[in-house]
Amino acid sequence: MRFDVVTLFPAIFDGYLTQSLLDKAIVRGLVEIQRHNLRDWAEDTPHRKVDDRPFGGGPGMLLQVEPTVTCVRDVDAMCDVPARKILLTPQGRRLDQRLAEDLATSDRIMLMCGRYEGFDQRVLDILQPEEISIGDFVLNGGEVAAMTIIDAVVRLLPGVLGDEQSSLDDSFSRGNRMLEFPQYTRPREFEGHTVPDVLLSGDHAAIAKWRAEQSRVKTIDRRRDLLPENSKPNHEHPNQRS
Ligand SMILES: Nc1ccc2ncsc2c1
Repeated sequence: MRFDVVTLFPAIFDGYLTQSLLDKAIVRGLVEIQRHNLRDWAEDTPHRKVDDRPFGGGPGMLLQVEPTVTCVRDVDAMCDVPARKILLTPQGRRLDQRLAEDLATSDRIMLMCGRYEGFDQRVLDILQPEEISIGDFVLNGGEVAAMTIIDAVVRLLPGVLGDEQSSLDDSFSRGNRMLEFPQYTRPREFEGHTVPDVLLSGDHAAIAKWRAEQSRVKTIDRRRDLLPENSKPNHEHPNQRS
């Protein structure tokens, strides 16, 4: 899979791209990540300006339509495989595991990271990107969201996780919608805190039963919305591909 990230701050990704799982996946050719600085498409040199004040007034600045559309079209044309265009925005469809699994089926994804007050609306009208949000809070830009998507998707790609790290048992994988049971490792006792006896029993059936019960209790306590009887369909965002 190839990711193309359009951003004003490509350096933000430096440390992230060298973290072990992603670095190994890149070295093994399982994933490719290319960064593109939107300022390289600025008309106004030497200031490399790509933002301007909103018509009609209001706070902040908007990313202008011309450099953004030109950049996206040029980046798309850099590779024969057309990119699935995704614009990171708080107004987007909420990212969840189901959407991550769908994204992992794509051969190429372009992640458009906004800054300031976002993009001129004509960027969305012309390019028709899918819009994805990672949650209801205030961020300074889309780069953190882009890393979140890359992280959630890359680990789903065949060959990235070894068997021992299988993502199949994760709390939210493959439709599994229960919170993780408590986990313990050595030492058996620390400051008077011990490991539940059942985990030391070697009785795999009893361990599985205990873990299932712990997951159920924790999910009821913290995330009732995840329980099958409470789950609502994650309605797709109007411009979300089916
Ligand atoms: N502020 C904010 C919140 C969520 C989100 N998701 C993608 S970009 C973004 C920005």
